[in-house]
Amino acid sequence: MRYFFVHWKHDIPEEPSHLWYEVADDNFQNRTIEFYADGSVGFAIRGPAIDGSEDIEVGGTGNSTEGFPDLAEINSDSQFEALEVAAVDFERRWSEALASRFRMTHVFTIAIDGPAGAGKGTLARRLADHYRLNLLDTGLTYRAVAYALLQHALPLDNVSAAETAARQVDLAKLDRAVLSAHAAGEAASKVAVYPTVRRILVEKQRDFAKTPPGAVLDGRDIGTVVCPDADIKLYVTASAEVRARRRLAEIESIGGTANFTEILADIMRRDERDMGRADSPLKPAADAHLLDTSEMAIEAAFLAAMAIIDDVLAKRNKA
Ligand SMILES: Nc1ncnc2c1ncn2[C@@H]1O[C@H](COP(=O)(O)OP(=O)(O)OP(=O)(O)O)[C@@H](O)[C@H]1O
Ligand SMILES: Nc1ccn([C@H]2C[C@H](O)[C@@H](COP(=O)(O)O)O2)c(=O)n1
Repeated sequence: MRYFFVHWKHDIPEEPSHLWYEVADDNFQNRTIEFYADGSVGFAIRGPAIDGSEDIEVGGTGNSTEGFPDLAEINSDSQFEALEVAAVDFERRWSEALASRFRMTHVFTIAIDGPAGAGKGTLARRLADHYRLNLLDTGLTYRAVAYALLQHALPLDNVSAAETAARQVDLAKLDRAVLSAHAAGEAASKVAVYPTVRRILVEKQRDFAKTPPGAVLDGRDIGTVVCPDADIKLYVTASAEVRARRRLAEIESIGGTANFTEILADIMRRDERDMGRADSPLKPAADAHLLDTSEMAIEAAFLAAMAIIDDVLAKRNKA
């Protein structure tokens, strides 16, 4: 495959201005993306790229039935500026186009679940930015409840105080810097076992997810309880040792010191509590895509998630 970008310089609103092409070895267009000045987008896939044998043409875009011209030939016309680009640049644009079309008609939800330190938050931030969606780290809501109890020196098993704190959680005011303390995470995992506390927080999380254009939510029960109808469900995991090593690196990167064995023990204890509780335990939804990042760098995990999401979006846009 080869990839090309063409800038068509004109003032015609009905025509696209930025065009991206994936050209197969037979020199015919395999995929085409067309971006318009008003922000709209169309795309085409030569069949049977996804499933079925017909071409997919969305938003008035089609693949040309003629071979792709030479760059020199395109550039000989001064209203065009064409260049060969890397596959990764095309894929990013492709992904953006699919999501943009989907968001025009649906509130788009990406649910990310997984154990502590698996990289859910890191991935959620990248995906929300890429697909232009709102972002909610639901762990912060449980942390906010735990933090309120700790601040008032209340025991973590005071369920009615935890319910009151849960009602007071304001999603717009979650302070990551304060709530990311290790003690808040450990305590959050304890208050998260109470069904009444969960119901109050889940209601707020669902309202957040429903707000257009949609959201990426990460937590423990997003795909199973909070958003069971999410468009995409990812279960992000990594071995406990890898997660502990990442946590240690994170602490050391800001000048702190910690003990690997203690971090590992913490992580395993948290896994046991989050996976073993009776209400909404951490587990992959039946229709979740598993992403084990133990051997994946952050960028690789993002690209793998993007490939999963784009495959689903291409099929949904087609339907
Ligand atoms: N694929 C990866 N490769 C290497 N490091 C990673 C990867 N993903 C995340 N990290 C790092 O691991 C640490 C934990 O990541 P992150 O906070 O995203 O995990 P999390 O699953 O959201 O954790 P928690 O549930 O406790 O909030 C961070 O320092 C992050 O930079
Ligand atoms: N959807 C969620 C999110 C979080 N929790 C609980 C369990 C976690 O151990 C704790 C802290 O989460 P983190 O910030 O580490 O992601 O909160 C939950 O039960 N459900």
